[in-house]
Amino acid sequence: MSSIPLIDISPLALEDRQAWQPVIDAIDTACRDRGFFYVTGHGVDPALVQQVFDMSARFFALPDTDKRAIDITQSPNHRGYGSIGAEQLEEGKPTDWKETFDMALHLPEEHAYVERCPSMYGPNRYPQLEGFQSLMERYYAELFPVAMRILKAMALALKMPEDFFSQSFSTHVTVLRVIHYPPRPEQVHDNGAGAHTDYGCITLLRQDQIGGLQVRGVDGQWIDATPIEDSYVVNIGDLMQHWTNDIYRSTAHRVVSPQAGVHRYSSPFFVEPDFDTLVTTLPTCIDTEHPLRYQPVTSGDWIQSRFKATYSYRNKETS
Ligand SMILES: O=C(O)CCC(=O)C(=O)O
Ligand SMILES: [Fe+2]
Repeated sequence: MSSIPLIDISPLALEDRQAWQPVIDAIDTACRDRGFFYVTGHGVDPALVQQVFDMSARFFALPDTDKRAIDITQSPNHRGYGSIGAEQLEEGKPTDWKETFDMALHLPEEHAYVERCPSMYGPNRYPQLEGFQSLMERYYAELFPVAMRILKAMALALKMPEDFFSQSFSTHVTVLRVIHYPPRPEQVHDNGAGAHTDYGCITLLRQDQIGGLQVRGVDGQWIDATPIEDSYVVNIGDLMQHWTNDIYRSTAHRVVSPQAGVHRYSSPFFVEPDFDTLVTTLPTCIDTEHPLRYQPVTSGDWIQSRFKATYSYRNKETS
């Protein structure tokens, strides 16, 4: 039995702020203790999620050349298909045994944000697969308000105005990713995704029933984040840890590859604010017990520094 708490967030969809309070308290405790929790009552239709997973499996089953046509290493703004070997989340480990597809807000080339930060903003790249784009866009649009509700609860838990985090999401870089973990390579390693923390505010992760996600506890032990039907695993990212002076924990996690013959699919939603958001530690998180630990950093600088550490092709870029 996993010790990651499960929180029903359905009251956050109500107008009545008093109804929010038990949820705010439960999220606050989970963020301080472990930095990971499951949510139910999110309101996302399970049939839609199933369609996304089915579509994702169809995409990853396409011939390599079709997937490579939208290779992320050819995208100026980090969108499209990441083959096995594109990303290595843990230094000193073999490359992650997974393939990915990333999308975010689709902005035309002439948009002001694309001109200001072309390495994060711009067009999405979609495969030639009927219904793929519209389905992924629909899912992205459904999930985004759920993330904003959770961020509002966190802002209130931290004694900040409700919109404190969500106001930094006007032209954000929230990424929807789908992942395929093929069976582990025979006798070689079981490193589906190396140990890492996520980079942004929070991540909402949907996983199939195979299992393999593990979360590092304060004692350094890995515990299984066992799949729970119709739930998201929510975790804190680095920017939130920075904002909260380490009071909310950006917890390391990893994925163990499935056994021979088994394929695992998952879909993280990386909730990341506008690239020029200046993340300055909250005054409500600084006291004698918690002296200030961080200098301000912009969201874009932080996230791009992580991309450079984990995607070798990004190192070749000048900006
Ligand atoms: O696939 C999973 O369960 C987790 C993936 C993950 O941690 C990530 O992509 O950052
Ligand atoms: Fe992660």
